[in-house]
Amino acid sequence: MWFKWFKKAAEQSSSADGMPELLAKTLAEFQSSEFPMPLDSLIQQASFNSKQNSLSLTLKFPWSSLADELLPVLQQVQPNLTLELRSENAAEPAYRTIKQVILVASGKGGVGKSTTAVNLAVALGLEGAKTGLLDADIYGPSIPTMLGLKNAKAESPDDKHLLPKQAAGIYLQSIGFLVDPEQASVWRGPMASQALLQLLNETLWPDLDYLIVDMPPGTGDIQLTMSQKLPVTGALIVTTPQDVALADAQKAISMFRSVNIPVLGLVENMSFYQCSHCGEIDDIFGTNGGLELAERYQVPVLGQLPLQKQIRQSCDAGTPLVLNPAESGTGFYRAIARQLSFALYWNSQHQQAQQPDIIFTDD
Ligand SMILES: Nc1ncnc2c1ncn2[C@@H]1O[C@H](COP(=O)(O)OP(=O)(O)OP(=O)(O)O)[C@@H](O)[C@H]1O
Repeated sequence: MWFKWFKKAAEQSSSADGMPELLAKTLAEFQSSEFPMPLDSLIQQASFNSKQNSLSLTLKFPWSSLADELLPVLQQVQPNLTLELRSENAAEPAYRTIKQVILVASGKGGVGKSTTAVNLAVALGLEGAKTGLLDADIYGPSIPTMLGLKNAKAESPDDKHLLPKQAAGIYLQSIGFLVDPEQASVWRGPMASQALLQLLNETLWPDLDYLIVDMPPGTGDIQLTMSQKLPVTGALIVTTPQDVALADAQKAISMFRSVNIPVLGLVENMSFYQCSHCGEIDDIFGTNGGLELAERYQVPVLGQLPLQKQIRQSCDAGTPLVLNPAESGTGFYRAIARQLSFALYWNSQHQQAQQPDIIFTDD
């Protein structure tokens, strides 16, 4: 059998003849430029409707932009074919309705952790994942502003639970909806981690593939306690390439490893600046520091992001850059989102992370 789901696809097809053989063969032989494995191994289910000339694929992780690459190839052998892509996250829920919880952390402040977290969460949504974002940055909850909800307040349907807000295709909860940021920034470790747990616990999250948690910067007690108390699937480290940021990113990797949280990857933000007039590239914060750190610690680099005025402007305006497909930076975030989804899928298949026990208490 030259590919495993062909028979299944033929059986499930609404046509008596099943999927046309040439189409099935083309699909089976397709290899995306993005992942080093045949597409075949990333398909959960395939079905072809001959009356509608439509193909429906269920992928093992959210990857709706695959259509841009795949459909033109399939249409060469099956003219006018339409393609529907879905995904199924097979991971066991990390917490109630949430399949996987991902911490976005940085050792150093101001490296673009929140900007990366918000664009990444929205990009995951655009790739077809049901995504939530929990803003746990008690020192400066900036995500409400970045999603156009600056003055919004928490809402409760019953005085016990909280409703998540919805913006840019994702669900959002922030410590900034509940308390004055200046008040929260003086919280000590136990108070901060208790407040975060409550926020996670009391929010009426819908079924989610991913919950992205924007952590406060640093690697002190607060971050350690939060990481240990949350039902974490893995962590993503954001750094800039200069030495001071890398030293702190290194501490963050060590901190997560000390509590058995898998580091899924590293994102190097502000890696380069490209002049919008002459196109020349300048490495303002140094070159490839993140890549070297990642190699030393055997952590995958999920992407390098440019220092770009539009990234800052769009976040200040409450509409993350990734929502605008015309912007050149969008592709970087979408690619990182796919790499992250793939890493999560791969880890869930190949690793049983040692999770800390999560205990919720009322005190
Ligand atoms: N790639 C980028 N290009 C241009 N500006 C950026 C980029 N990434 C982040 N910024 C800008 O840098 C500033 C700091 O970013 P951000 O708030 O995301 O950092 P942070 O690491 O979350 O900070 P904090 O330590 O306060 O949590 C913001 O004004 C943001 O718009």
